[in-house]
Amino acid sequence: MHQNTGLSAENLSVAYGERVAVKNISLSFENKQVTALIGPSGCGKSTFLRSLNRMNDLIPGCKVTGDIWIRDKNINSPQTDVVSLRQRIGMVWQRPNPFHKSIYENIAFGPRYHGTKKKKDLDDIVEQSLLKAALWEETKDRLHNSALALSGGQQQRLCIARSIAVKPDIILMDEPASALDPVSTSKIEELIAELKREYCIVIVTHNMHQAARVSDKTAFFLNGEVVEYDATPTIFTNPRKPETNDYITGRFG
Ligand SMILES: Nc1ncnc2c1ncn2[C@@H]1O[C@H](COP(=O)(O)OP(=O)(O)OP(=O)(O)O)[C@@H](O)[C@H]1O
Repeated sequence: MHQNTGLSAENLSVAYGERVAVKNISLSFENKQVTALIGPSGCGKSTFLRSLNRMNDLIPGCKVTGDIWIRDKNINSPQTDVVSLRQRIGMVWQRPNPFHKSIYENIAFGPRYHGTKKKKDLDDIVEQSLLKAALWEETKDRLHNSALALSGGQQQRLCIARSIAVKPDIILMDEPASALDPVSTSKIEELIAELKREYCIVIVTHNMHQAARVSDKTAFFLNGEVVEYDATPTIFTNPRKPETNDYITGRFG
């Protein structure tokens, strides 16, 4: 595995019962880069993304084969401690899903669970995470109010703050702005640009303008396979495969 690779899938396949949704995909994701996964509905992007932090383990009948490497460790093995794995690989979902708790508790929950007990330490983590998620100014005077009173865009930034509070190396995002208005969407995009200084980010998006704006590399998925994976400007201006060209020019999908 290359030194700068944050996460790498090798021959990854995922089946729901008899139906194979992801077919033998090998992809590597770099640290301090954003990689976008694009492709038509049902082509396996979310299934692939969810496999990377073992979320598909929770779906009955779902079978994931192949390797997922973080440094020299294959995390798709039964020995992997899935709880600590999900601390290293955070996930942000399509719909903001804050806990029914205060803003403070949403963020303190993970670090406390993983062993941080002192109030001062938790206070620092809450502040730092909200600062990094560009939400501190809006929330610093109401940390103990319910997270559900925040707007949708603020809730999504809170979910990002919650995921970075446990100090992950990698953040997976499944259409993180698709439920948000344009202003909130651009805030999330700015935040992604900021976060990539520190993290390896993989984002599924339906919005090709968004993929072009936020990502360094793009993988085009079709029917459970990766058709093309390259630098984002190449994918959007000079793709090698006709299927990629047809998709990005809006001929299907
Ligand atoms: N929990 C599940 N059980 C059974 N089949 C599933 C499940 N989740 C997804 N699938 C199937 O796997 C295939 C890939 O779906 P997936 O959601 O990964 O695609 P996607 O590219 O992310 O689509 P979209 O962009 O619409 O979210 C689809 O045929 C879908 O019906």
